[in-house]
Amino acid sequence: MSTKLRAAIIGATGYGGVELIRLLLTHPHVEITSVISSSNAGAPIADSYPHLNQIVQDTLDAIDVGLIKDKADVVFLATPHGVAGELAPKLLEAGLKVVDLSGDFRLKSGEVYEKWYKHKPADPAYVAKAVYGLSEVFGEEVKGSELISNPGCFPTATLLGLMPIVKKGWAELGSIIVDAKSGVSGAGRGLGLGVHFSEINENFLAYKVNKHQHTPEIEQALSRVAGEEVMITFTTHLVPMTRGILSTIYVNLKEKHTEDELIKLYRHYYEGRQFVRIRDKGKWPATKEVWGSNYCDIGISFDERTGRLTIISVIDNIVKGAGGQAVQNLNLMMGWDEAAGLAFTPVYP
Ligand SMILES: NC(=O)C1=CN([C@@H]2O[C@H](COP(=O)(O)OP(=O)(O)OC[C@H]3O[C@@H](n4cnc5c(N)ncnc54)[C@H](OP(=O)(O)O)[C@@H]3O)[C@@H](O)[C@H]2O)C=CC1
Ligand SMILES: CC(=O)N[C@@H](CCC(=O)OP(=O)(O)O)C(=O)O
Repeated sequence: MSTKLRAAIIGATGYGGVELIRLLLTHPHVEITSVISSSNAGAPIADSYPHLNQIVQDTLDAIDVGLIKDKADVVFLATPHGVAGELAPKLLEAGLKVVDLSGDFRLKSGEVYEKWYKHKPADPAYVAKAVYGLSEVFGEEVKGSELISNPGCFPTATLLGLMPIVKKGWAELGSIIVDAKSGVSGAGRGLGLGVHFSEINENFLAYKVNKHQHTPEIEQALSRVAGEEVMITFTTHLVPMTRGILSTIYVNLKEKHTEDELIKLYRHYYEGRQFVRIRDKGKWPATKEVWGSNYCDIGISFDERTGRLTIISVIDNIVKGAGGQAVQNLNLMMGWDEAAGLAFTPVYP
């Protein structure tokens, strides 16, 4: 009998789900035992994704908590907002571990969740149990937990870029401005005018200005680390590419620091954390340099004229921003090497 941890993926036909399949297929300690669909149960997964033909033979299972309990030990929820809030408590009560990729357990206030997500909040008892899985920052809390709330893609890039300077107390907290750009896969596989080729190709646009659901998530994590309430200005843009997020962050510093000093601070903060790489002085990361990988690459520059720090942080939204960080969190949860199943080089060119 296999001694591997048995994993089920709900939402397996979506982009987050299919990335989890890719990553878990080569994970040394995990076996995929159920791929689940709410609308296509009984059909082969290869009908949705022909590239999985002869790799994943299973037909899709239905969402049936009793069946999932028999087949799996851990469940990944790669479903739209509002689904995990209802489903995760039932899975936990059945004795399963849960890693949720949606926003349902990220915000500790139900009122704030309802305001930004326009969905009914999950049961507060379960929200309280959920650990916010920004692996490099809250990884200690992830160890041994039962319910992981995986961060959003923009928050992952942005928070990893901001944490060292905020934790050190060098940032003017009221001055943070985040200008973030995402590839179109961030919107998921669903169809719509907003992701139509002729609308997106050769176009560049801002969206959800001052209304993006990741604003309170970023503020909540920064406030925890700063020990006081932090508010940010956050603007998202859509770029005509498939994968990748680049977050440009501006923050005023309380005092002047040399770039050598700042780079040393950043490298010290992420010491021993192999998925965050800080660039040398004057070097900026590009999305292609993390494409298909679990890395977050960060470059920083301090402008002595304005006293402002510019931080450039890049990730692959579906890997470090979703499935990759979810697997990293599973590794931490289980006490395995955090890089198990994730130690691969970005695809280039
Ligand atoms: N794409 C990205 O870069 C990121 C996504 N996320 C989050 O991960 C989650 C999944 O996103 P993504 O994969 O992009 O989205 P997709 O739209 O690509 O996939 C979501 C899947 O959820 C399933 N689904 C739809 N409705 C329901 C329902 N009522 N109950 C159960 N399952 C349902 C669908 O599959 P089926 O019909 O077969 O059940 C669908 O394939 C979302 O919450 C998203 O916000 C987080 C970070 C990054
Ligand atoms: C390009 C694009 O549309 N991106 C999505 C990000 C979705 C995501 O990854 O985050 P959640 O899990 O919080 O939805 C957006 O801006 O809403």
